[in-house]
Amino acid sequence: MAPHAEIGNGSANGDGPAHTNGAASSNGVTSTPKGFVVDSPNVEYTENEIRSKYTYRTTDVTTTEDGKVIATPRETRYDFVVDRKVPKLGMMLVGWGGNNGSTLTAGIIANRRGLVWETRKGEQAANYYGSVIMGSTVKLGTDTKTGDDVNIPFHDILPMVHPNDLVIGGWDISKLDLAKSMDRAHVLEPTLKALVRKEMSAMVPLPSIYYPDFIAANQEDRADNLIPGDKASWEHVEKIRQDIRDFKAANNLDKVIVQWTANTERFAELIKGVNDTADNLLKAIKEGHPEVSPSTVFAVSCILEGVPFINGSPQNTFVDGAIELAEKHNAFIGGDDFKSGQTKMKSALVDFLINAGIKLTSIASYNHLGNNDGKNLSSQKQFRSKEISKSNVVDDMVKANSVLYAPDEKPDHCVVIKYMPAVGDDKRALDEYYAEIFLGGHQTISINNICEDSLLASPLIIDLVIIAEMMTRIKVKAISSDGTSTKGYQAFHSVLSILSYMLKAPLTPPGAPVINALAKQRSAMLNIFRACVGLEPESDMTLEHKIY
Ligand SMILES: NC(=O)c1ccc[n+]([C@@H]2O[C@H](COP(=O)([O-])OP(=O)(O)OC[C@H]3O[C@@H](n4cnc5c(N)ncnc54)[C@H](O)[C@@H]3O)[C@@H](O)[C@H]2O)c1
Ligand SMILES: O=P([O-])([O-])O[C@@H]1[C@@H](O)[C@H](O)[C@@H](O)[C@H](O)[C@@H]1O
Repeated sequence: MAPHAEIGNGSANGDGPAHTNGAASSNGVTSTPKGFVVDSPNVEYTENEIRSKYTYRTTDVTTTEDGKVIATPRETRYDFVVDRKVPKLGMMLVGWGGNNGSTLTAGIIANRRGLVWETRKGEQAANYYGSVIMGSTVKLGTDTKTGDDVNIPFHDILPMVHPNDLVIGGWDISKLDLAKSMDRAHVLEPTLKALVRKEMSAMVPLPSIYYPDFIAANQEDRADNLIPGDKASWEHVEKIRQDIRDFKAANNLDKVIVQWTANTERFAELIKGVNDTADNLLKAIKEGHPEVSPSTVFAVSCILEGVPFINGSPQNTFVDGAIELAEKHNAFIGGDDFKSGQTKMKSALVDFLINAGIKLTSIASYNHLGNNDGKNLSSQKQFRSKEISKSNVVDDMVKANSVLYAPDEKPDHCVVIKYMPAVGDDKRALDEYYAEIFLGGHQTISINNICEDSLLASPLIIDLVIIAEMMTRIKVKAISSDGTSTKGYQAFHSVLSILSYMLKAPLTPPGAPVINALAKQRSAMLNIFRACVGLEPESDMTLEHKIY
């Protein structure tokens, strides 16, 4: 597989792209390096870094005692530095043998080798559709000659890892190799499976920890690949950390990122003295407290190993003690619960309705699915975790509109999930959105959304891992009005809320607001990356086309 194009060290004088992401094209030959140079006195390119001076413009709002609302523009200076060296990156999946893990692995192999396979509808080539990083574009600016928007692949905004280069490994409580896991998942075409079977049959998940009380009892029959012990222990932490070190060494990796795509667990009870602080959590693990979940043990292991950990499921992996531990160790964590189909649509549709001044009064969200995820969710405690993550996604949009909604007023919202084995991974999402419109009218929107769940979720895992890795190469320094910096360069906060676009229940730094509106999430991520190369947020004002 061709390596990436050497990262150029272009400069403002245009001697070539400043940073390239010459992706290894499907035939393995690195394509002509793509990329752009920012020509600005606030941006400097060196061999190893992109350095930018950025002015962050916000508006402070105050209310006087007599109720006058005052808006005051505020400018904050930040210096960003981006490490341009794209690392050799390992992605370790917890639940590697599941539908998402096996589907994702096959998809990356197919893309890396540029595979084309026969389907009933003709030839199908590998692609990364559904990945916001690999499948979407962003506006860079305006062509000075034509006045047209110039759009570039999202992946090109910063020197990111290419998914074709990911080295994949992971754990599963099931011992099936990845080829057999792929068969068990019933997601991919037999013709594609045949092309990747040999490579995938050589991939075998590492044994994992299994605490039966946290997932549905119906999962027991696949639990045949276990690290001994049915509750938290320090040996489990040490084993997981050693697994990560061994994987990194065996593959000569620069970095590893761990992503939870294992079963949804029940919520862990938040207990003072057990999981409320970092020290108590570490103590609880050492004492084998039964309320510490496998996902929290994985999170703690990764934090201590300095490896970003992302939770793709809805359970409360990041108990307060885990968040505090991540902050103490300056380790990155992110979550929760991939936002793949029904909820992604909901977060876009609710944003549109409410911002159009239409008063959404009821959301009925029903779905059924027949994969193992659905089987696990057929157990009430595990469903409850998912119900919570699927229900809270409209809160920020409702709360932001005091014209339509009184304080604490919300639309009716129900979430139903049923396990129907016959439909397999092809989840059915049936939604009804009911809203009040002008003069007592109503609008009813009914949606029948058939989501191939694992084919929608797998690209999100790529986005989560690539963006989390990118964040490990970005440092920022706040500059005071007198030009000094009290803290110097530092990483973003341990809780990577920048990942929210891919997640149903975005984890944010303690006290920070949760944003679920899909468009806001995407623009936040994009504009942070634009700031890293000294570019203003894209305002879409296009004054150049309105003022002549
Ligand atoms: N569209 C989607 O597929 C989607 C969207 C959002 C969230 N999710 C979540 O992603 C997760 C995976 O979804 P899936 O469809 O791949 O499910 P799956 O049941 O096919 O795969 C989960 C895998 O995790 C393994 N596992 C369970 N406990 C484990 C442990 N302690 N350690 C290691 N492995 C363990 C299981 O053996 C199984 O192979 C689920 O929690 C699901 O709710 C999926
Ligand atoms: O499509 P979406 O709303 O993102 O969420 C999905 C649910 O509809 C489905 O019931 C569940 O099994 C999946 O794990 C996923 O969470």
